[in-house]
Amino acid sequence: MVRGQGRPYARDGRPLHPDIRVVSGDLLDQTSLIAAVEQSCPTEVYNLGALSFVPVSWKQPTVAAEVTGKGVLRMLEAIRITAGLSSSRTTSSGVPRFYQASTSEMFGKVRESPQSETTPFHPRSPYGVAKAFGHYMVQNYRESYGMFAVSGILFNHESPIRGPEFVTRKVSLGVAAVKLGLMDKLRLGNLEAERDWGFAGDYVRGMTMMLAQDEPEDLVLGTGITHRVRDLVEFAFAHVGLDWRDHVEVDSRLLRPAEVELLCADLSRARQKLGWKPEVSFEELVAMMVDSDLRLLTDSEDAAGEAVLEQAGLW
Ligand SMILES: Nc1nc2c(ncn2[C@@H]2O[C@H](COP(=O)(O)OP(=O)(O)O[C@H]3O[C@H](CO)[C@@H](O)[C@H](O)[C@@H]3O)[C@@H](O)[C@H]2O)c(=O)[nH]1
Repeated sequence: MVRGQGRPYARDGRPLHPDIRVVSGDLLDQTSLIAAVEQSCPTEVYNLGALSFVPVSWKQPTVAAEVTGKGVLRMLEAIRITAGLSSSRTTSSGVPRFYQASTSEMFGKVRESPQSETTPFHPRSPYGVAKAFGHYMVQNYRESYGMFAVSGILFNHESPIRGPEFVTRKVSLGVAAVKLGLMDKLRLGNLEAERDWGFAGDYVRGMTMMLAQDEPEDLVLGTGITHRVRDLVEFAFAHVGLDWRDHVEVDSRLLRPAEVELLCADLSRARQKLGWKPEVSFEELVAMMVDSDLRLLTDSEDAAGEAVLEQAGLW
């Protein structure tokens, strides 16, 4: 996405005013990326494109490498070629600033907790490996060509428009469907995995702040608070007055070949450098998502509601 004016995401997660949008498939095509940068003359480029659902990356590891990994390199090349940069000695004024969506998945089998900018990577999926490739490429282009290119190492960020295959949305949709009598059981995988979940809108604010710095620097953005999937489920069902133990079943087919068991951000550097901190709590986030899905399933035609539940694997 190339940024427009003002805050790019509203509180409900709707994108606002992007000048141009490059979809993930375009990351496979160097020529179209160069044309997009040439035609739009952006001042800032945010690469949020990826094959981002971790389980699919085991099924399609080469696609993950091409889009999520090499796609970053193609985007960097599009900026470098368009700007005519050949070494760090060429001037980089007028060159668009570049933001890369790096991820806490790169920490994988974590070496320490909480995880900061200096924690070593140990990715546990083809997705995590591809993201680590992109992360190091950004660092490399910054050092080789003097580009203002940064990676935000973002922990899980969610909203009511999260894809229904991800666990927060699968749970909010499942809770809403159970509450409305559309289904009785929600099947999940590993209930013990711990994640640092925050509201996507807070993270987008952090991304824009990273590109407004005087000097480029990679930063961790997260809440510093973790919850288990089990806690997420318990809180979401309790929000509508139900007991999760009556409605949740573990399905071993949803377990991953290798799991990232624990993620927890050390956000002290981002606080210090940007003055950034999340504004929406975990409890507010889950309540926001469950309420939104209750409205969605109540208001939508039967077929539309069934389609979104089907996408989440719930129908
Ligand atoms: N999706 C899913 N996850 C489940 C389920 N049951 C348990 N989980 C567990 O819930 C955790 C979170 O899974 P996801 O919501 O799919 O997200 P993720 O794998 O942590 O990856 C997300 O966050 C990353 C940042 O850390 C992003 O980089 C990535 O693209 C994605 O948005 C994982 O430990 C997963 O095993 C289920 O039925 N579905």
